[in-house]
Amino acid sequence: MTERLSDAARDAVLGPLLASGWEMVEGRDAITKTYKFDSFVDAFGWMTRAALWAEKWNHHPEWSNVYNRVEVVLTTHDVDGVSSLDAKLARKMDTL
Ligand SMILES: C[C@H](O)[C@H](O)[C@H]1CNC2=NC(N)=NC(=O)C2=N1
Repeated sequence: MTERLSDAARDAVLGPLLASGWEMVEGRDAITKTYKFDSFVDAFGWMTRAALWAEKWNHHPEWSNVYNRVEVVLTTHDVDGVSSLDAKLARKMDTL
């Protein structure tokens, strides 16, 4: 069962992400990052790879793409907040 990250877990789980370009979204329990690529094809290729992981893990981003930028928001709708699944997908996105 997925749960919202506890206060105790947040430092350990979110700390490294917040140090690598992820930010908390103002006014909701979610994390966000904007990726910038060299081209639309690079951006969309990255989205395609990320989408396959999201589908594999049944955990899906809120995101939008304009040309070479992809704005990502991760939160867990089932628990109305950030869970370990968001951190897992964020870490994967950073490696793709
Ligand atoms: C029914 C389905 O398994 C759920 O709605 C899944 C799908 N993908 C999801 N993605 C995200 N980000 N949060 C969820 O709570 C979620 N739930």
